[in-house]
Amino acid sequence: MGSAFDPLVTLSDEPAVVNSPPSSNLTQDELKKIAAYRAVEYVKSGMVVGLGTGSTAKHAVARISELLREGKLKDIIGIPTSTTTHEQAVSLGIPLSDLDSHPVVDLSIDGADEVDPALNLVKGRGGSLLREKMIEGASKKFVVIVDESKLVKHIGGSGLAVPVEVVPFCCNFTAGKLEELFREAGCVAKLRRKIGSNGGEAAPAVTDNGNYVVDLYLERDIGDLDAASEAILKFPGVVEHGMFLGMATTLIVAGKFGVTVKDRFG
Ligand SMILES: O=C[C@H](O)[C@H](O)[C@H](O)COP(=O)(O)O
Repeated sequence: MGSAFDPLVTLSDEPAVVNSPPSSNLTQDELKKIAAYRAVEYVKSGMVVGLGTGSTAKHAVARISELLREGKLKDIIGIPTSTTTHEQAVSLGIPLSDLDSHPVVDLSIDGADEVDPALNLVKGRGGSLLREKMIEGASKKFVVIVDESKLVKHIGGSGLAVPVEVVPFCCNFTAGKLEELFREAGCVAKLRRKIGSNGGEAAPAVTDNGNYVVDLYLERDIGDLDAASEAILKFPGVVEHGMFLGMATTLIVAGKFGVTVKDRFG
């Protein structure tokens, strides 16, 4: 567990705080699975559940389907946060809906790329952020699941990308504006491109919503996160950014010293 976090925290509701036995021999994927399984303990029959995206969240989706098959969960409605998760959930037989039909989500479970001690997140390095933010923002409870490598003191200052979803129209213009905005933090803005092209310049990566992603690489942290968020969203070409501020209600971290649960309101 990173030093920025308290080793033991208090939860405001079920399940009880647990510090599991050390798990130093586990792989990163096994740690992700442990965090995901712990989060699924919050899912109760009859709930509308936001299904997250990525290599951690996919374990939670698989676990929910397993419990449905075993009859330990009933009447779950899943709201997938990406086309990839939609496909996984369909293949596993989880009943699905969307925010139009279910505007209030009881609980969402999702991974993150970075988490700070106040439970602010960076998300979207895997290409999903807009649907995640819509669905997780509509959730009464949002449980974030990570292995300990995702813990940082300040989000956006790790030298890794803060993704911003932008409209394709004049995306280089928008990228330039974003770079200028965070010049003092040593920002370099790069249009994300598809991996695996055969020579030449790869085509831009396209999100589920038909947009592009500009990744902001920051040498130094950007200071006031709310001010940064507001400034990014002011550009007309910006659709949304990957900083999820004040949204997570609970964090579950699996690491070599066990599992820690931290509640933002605890
Ligand atoms: O774009 C992807 C999503 O925001 C993911 O939730 C995030 O990147 C974490 O993914 P993973 O669990 O694979 O590290």
